[in-house]
Amino acid sequence: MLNKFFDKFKSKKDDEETKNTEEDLQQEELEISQSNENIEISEEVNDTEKVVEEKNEKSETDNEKYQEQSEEFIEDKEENKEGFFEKLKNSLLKTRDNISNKIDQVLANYRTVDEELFEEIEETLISADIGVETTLKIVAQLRDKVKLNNIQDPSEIKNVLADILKENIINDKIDNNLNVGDKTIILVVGVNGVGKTTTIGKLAMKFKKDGKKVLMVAADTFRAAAIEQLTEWANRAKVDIISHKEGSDPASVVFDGVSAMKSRDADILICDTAGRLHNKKNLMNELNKIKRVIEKEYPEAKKEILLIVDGTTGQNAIIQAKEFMNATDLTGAIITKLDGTAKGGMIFPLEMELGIPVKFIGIGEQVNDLVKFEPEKFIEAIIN
Ligand SMILES: Nc1nc2c(ncn2[C@@H]2O[C@H](COP(=O)(O)OP(=O)(O)OP(=O)(O)O)[C@@H](O)[C@H]2O)c(=O)[nH]1
Repeated sequence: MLNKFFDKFKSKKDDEETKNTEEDLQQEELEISQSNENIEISEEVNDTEKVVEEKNEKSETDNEKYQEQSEEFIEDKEENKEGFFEKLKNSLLKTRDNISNKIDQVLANYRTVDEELFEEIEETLISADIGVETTLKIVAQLRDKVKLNNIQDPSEIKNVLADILKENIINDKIDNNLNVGDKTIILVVGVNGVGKTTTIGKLAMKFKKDGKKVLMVAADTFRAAAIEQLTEWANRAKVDIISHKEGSDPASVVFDGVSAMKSRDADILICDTAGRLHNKKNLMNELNKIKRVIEKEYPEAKKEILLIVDGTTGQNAIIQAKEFMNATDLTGAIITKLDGTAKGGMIFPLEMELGIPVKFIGIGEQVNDLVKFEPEKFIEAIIN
């Protein structure tokens, strides 16, 4: 019965390009719902799980290590706030060097504030991955503020610039908080290799630490490895995972996930998805179908669609964000790998040009290296 179900959806997937009308999607959802009445929720029947079981012994030490780390989410503890800021600052050293130190070098060459100075600041910000459009906006505001306050001394410029950066990303239009309520479904999107799986694992541990019951859904069914890796993180975080075999319909895994969320009374459902940008239409259809299933099956749950981007890719991450914005309604982004890059300036165009709020940043490979994005602290860490 199960095989028949998967075969049916596999052949449907091949036809996906030509079947994207409203009626088709409704019909597909109906079929998912009918078929699911006849199958068990996936953990017991999943081939991938067997592979993972064999690997469990090997990863047991890893799991213990991650468990220990999850005990100390240092940013949560009041007494560690200062230590946390130091850690953030150290993680962002390369970006800080690229922005703060370079601005210092520019300012040191000027005795008065003139147009040439503004142009050099412009070049510095563009080369620090802040992007042309965002940089032009920031420097225009800088010119205005300097003129308005009759600032003549170049050494005052850096503080004014820091204030402008803060004003642009700390405002009512950008909500950097995750919309987590009693029942929350988080759809995680992004291309391969950006740190999606690791981030989902870190998030799951974080929520668990907050006392939430978490459930994962392996809806990146495109590659067996993606299902395996997520299962490994679910084991580490000691949370349940719903998965089907490779090649099955992502929306049907999500359907099972939502059903399990209800029956097991889970608080947060985190769904991994495949991010194949080479076929935008397929990606859009797949994400829309998943969204419809969630909306239909659990309309009252809070929803987040989080884009994961790799901070080390700078402006490429902005291009990816635009593509995903066209494919779905993103509610926020998580920037990974900011610890190893000088390109952290890309956070500004992401928020200022694209209006995508950054909710968390990844500053390392360890479990507690996913930190809530606090714009003020971030700006202080990269420029002061
Ligand atoms: N330094 C650093 N490494 C990170 C961070 N987040 C993830 N990584 C590493 O990035 C690599 C890729 O992470 P994955 O989670 O496997 O990425 P993915 O997007 O799921 O990749 P695929 O499974 O290939 O699609 C791993 O080696 C992670 O440890 C981070 O914030 N900082």
